[in-house]
Order: sequence, then C-alpha cells, then structure tokens
Amino acid sequence: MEIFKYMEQYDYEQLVFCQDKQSGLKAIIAIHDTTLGPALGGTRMWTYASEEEAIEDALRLARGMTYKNAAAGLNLGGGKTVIIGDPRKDKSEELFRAFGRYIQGLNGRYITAEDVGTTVEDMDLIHEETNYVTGISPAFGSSGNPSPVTAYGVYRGMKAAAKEAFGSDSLEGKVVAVQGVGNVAYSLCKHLHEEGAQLIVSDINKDAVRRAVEDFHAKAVDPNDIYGVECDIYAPCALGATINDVTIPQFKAKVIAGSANNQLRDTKHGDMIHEMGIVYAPDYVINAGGVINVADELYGYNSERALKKVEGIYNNIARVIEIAKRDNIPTYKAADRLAEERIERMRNSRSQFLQNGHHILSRKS
Ligand SMILES: NC(=O)C1=CN([C@@H]2O[C@H](COP(=O)(O)OP(=O)(O)OC[C@H]3O[C@@H](n4cnc5c(N)ncnc54)[C@H](O)[C@@H]3O)[C@@H](O)[C@H]2O)C=CC1
Ligand SMILES: CC(C)CC(=O)C(=O)O
Repeated sequence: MEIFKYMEQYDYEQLVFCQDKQSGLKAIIAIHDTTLGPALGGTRMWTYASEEEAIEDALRLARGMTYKNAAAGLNLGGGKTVIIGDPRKDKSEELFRAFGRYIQGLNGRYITAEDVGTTVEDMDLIHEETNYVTGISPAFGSSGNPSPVTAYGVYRGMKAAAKEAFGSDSLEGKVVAVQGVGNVAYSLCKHLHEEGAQLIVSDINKDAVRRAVEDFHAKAVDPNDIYGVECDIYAPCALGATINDVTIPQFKAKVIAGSANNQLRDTKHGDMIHEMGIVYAPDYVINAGGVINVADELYGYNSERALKKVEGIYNNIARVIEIAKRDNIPTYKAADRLAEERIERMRNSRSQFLQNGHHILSRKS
C-alpha cells in the first residue's frame, strides 16, 4: 500500500502509529478531516490479518466518521483508531493507559470512544490519562455505552426507509434479517421485537445467537445464509463490506438498514442495489446515534437532549431519500452530497481572523 498516495486520494490529514513495547500497544490513529472540529471516532480492537489491513480499516473508518459527523449536524471532524490485538486476550490497564497518553499527545485533535472490541471500562482506563475520550462511565457524568443509543437510531432510520419501501413505517409483521447480534443489534432486535417484527439472525458467536433466539423468538440461520433469506429488511450489524458482488444477487430484501460501518464494499455496489429498487439507508446516516450521544458529553451530557437528536435520524434518512429521488441518484450519493455540502459551507464561511480559539471541550459545564 502506498500510504501517502492513499492519503492524498481522499485528503487525509494525519496518520499516527503508536507503539509501546511495555504494554504491547500497537495502534493506528487516523484523522481524516477536521474542518468542522476535532476528529471524533471510536477505537476498534481487532485481530487484523496484516498491518496493511489494519491501516486500511483505520483510514476507511476515519473517513466514514467525517461524513457521519457532518451529516448528523455535529461540529466535529472524522477520525478513528484501530488497536491491533485480540480483545478477548490482549487487553490490559497498561495498554489502554499507554494509548490514552498518545491521544493526550494529540492535544484535542482527536477524541475517542467505543467501537467493536472496546468497552466503557476501556474508555475509563483511557480517561486516566486524557480528557479527550467519551463514552466513559455514567459515574463521571458521562454517557456510558453508546450501543443502545446507536440501536435506537438505527430503529428510527429503518422505519423511515420502510415508509419509502412499503408505504408505512410500521414494522409490525415485517421480517427483518439481522446479521451479527452483538451490542448494537441486540438492542435493535429488542425494539423490533417489541413492535411485532419477526427476526431472523446470524452470528459467528453461538452465545449471541442463542440469546436472540431465547429473548426475541428469533429464527437462527448459518452466517453464510443470511443474505439470501426471504425477508423484507436486511440489517447488516456485524462488520463492513457485506454488500458486494457475492451477496447482492442473493438479496430478497426491499430495504437495507443496519448499524455496520462501511457496508458497501465499493460505491458500485450502492449503484447496483439502487438499480434493483432496494431502499438503502446509508450506513453513516443511520448509525450516527452513538456518536450523537457521546458528542453530547462535550457540552455536559444530557440524555434527553441527546435522544431527541437521535430521534431525528428518522428525518435525516427521509431527507436523504428525498434528495436521491429529486436528483435521481442512489441514496449513498445523496448522503455524500449532504455531508460534503455542509463541510464546504463551513470551510468557506470560516475566517482566519474570526475563529473563537476555544476547544470544543471548553464548553462543558
Ligand atoms: N457500538 C456502536 O455504538 C456503533 C457501532 N457501529 C458499527 O456497528 C457494527 C456492530 O457494532 P457492535 O454491536 O458495537 O459490535 P459487536 O462486536 O458487539 O457486534 C458485532 C457482532 O457481529 C458478529 N459477527 C462478526 N462477523 C460476523 C459474520 N461474518 N457473520 C455474523 N456475525 C458476525 C460478532 O460475533 C458480534 O457478535 C460495527 O460495524 C460497528 O462499527 C456503528 C456505529 C456505532
Ligand atoms: C461508536 C461511536 C461512539 C463512534 C464511532 O466510532 C462510530 O459511530 O462508528
């Protein structure tokens, strides 16, 4: 991989490699764009097959955060971290504290939170070393685990997409195929079950499947079979790139709406599902609930205010669908347009001589 060439192609600002021999920390912080504000995005801990795969994941996820934060109306830029390691075996206090010191060294250009493989407890350890971390324990007056709020946002966005596809936003009786029933998807299944949807689930973790079957009467299928099941809605809630050349011909769903980041393997796959008439709720618009929630901590956390904003994901998805129809473009392009236009508007309206000079954290009461 030619790193600078890749960074130049998508205009990345910074890539930070963190190595701490004592704790075994190997982390990559990617900062994509800070036009709107400091880069906020979670920390993923994962067993990457190669260093190149980890770098690429950090870069792709960071860029997604720029678009997510912009489309959600947040005054935040986009960044993300990946820690190379097995979250079941390689975590330690030393590792997260060492990582916290690297974040502190960036002096507010990057603020972290949870992602796949990291928890509130991990964020609390990072917080021992830096204030540039969100999603820490409610005991600190913070917002805690973002996953249930992300799930609520996905549920709201799914309803907006269902309205477009089925003429009603009721999910009662709808069959929803959920890929991955981890932190976000478990809470999503709860909302769907309570509304009377029927659930089909898959996960590579058998305990996660068992829990969904027991708690929500979900039907379980093999991980490879989830794409082709008879359903109304496909909800990708595991890792990215599950909308691709292999899976698209299998889809029976009329709506794709889930929490996973980077769901399209490539933009051409967004065009393909558009041509098939599938209503696609763009990933970074529908899954913004978590970041909206943790970002509220920067103003002094108020859960009511945060949830009200998250509810607005319904309108955001409806708006993206409206732009797509108006301009006759796929929804993923409409979402990109929304985000890019906001970033450009803010870039152009900023004056070098009239900046407020305060870090966003200084607004915390
Ligand atoms: N946690 C949050 O607040 C947010 C999460 N997301 C994204 O949503 C997705 C899920 O996040 P979490 O629920 O936090 O993660 P998680 O790690 O709790 O859940 C992911 C689940 O997917 C399963 N899985 C992995 N590969 C699979 C496969 N091939 N087939 C079926 N299942 C598979 C895992 O076993 C796990 O149970 C991720 O892509 C994450 O980046 C996005 C925004 C916010
Ligand atoms: C988990 C969120 C709090 C932030 C993030 O990294 C995301 O939305 O993907």
